[in-house]
Amino acid sequence: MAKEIVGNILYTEKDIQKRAKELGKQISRDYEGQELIMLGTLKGAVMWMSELMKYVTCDVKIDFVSASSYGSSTTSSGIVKITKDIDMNIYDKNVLIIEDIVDTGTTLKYLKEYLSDRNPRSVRICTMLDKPSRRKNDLVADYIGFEVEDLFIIGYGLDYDQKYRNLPYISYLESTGI
Ligand SMILES: O=P(O)(O)OC[C@H]1O[C@H](OP(=O)(O)OP(=O)(O)O)[C@H](O)[C@@H]1O
Ligand code: HPA
Ligand SMILES: [Mg+2]
Repeated sequence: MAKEIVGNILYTEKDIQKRAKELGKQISRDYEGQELIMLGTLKGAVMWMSELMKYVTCDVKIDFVSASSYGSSTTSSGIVKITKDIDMNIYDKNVLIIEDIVDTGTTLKYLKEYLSDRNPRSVRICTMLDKPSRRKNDLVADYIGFEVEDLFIIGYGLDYDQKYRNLPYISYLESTGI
C-alpha cells in the first residue's frame, strides 16, 4: 500500500503572508499608474493569488486559466493542457501570471508563449515557489516568494493527487514508498 507522509513545515502561514505583502508592495510600485490583469493558474495558485492581491494597490482586474500537466503523479507528463482559457481580452494589457510553483518550467514556458500570441503589452510571472534545481528550460520568474529544494511540495494550494491543497502552510511529501 502506498504511504504518504506530510513532512515538516517549510513555511508557515505567517511567513507566506509576510512575503505576499512584500511582493504585493513591489508589484504595486512596478505597475504604478497602470492597469494590471492578475491571471491566476488553477488550481494550485488559488491561495497565493488571494493572499497576494490584497496587497496590490494599482488598477487590478483578475482572471483565471487552468493549465494541467501533473495529473496524479509527482512528475510532469511534459504535456500541458489548457482546460480553462482566459476570459478577458489581453491585447495591449499588462498580464501578471500568478503561479504557485515553477518546477520544470514546462507549464509556464508554454503559458507565456500561449498568452504572448495575443499581443499583450507585457507578460510577467509571480510565483510563490521556485524550484530551480529541476528546471528543464530557461524560464525565469520575475517575482519569487521562496526558493525550495528538490522536494515534492504540498500545501497552500499545492496538491498531491488533488489532496493537501487546504493545508495552511507549505510542507512536502515525505514518502510515497510502497
Ligand atoms: O514547472 P512545472 O514542472 O510545469 O510544474 C508547475 C505546475 O505544475 C502544477 O500544476 P498541475 O499541472 O499539477 O495542476 P494544478 O495547479 O491543478 O495542481 C503547478 O501548480 C504548476 O502550475
Ligand atoms: O512540488 C510540487 N508539488 C505539487 N505540485 C507540483 N507541480 C510541480 N511541482 C510540484
Ligand atoms: Mg498539481
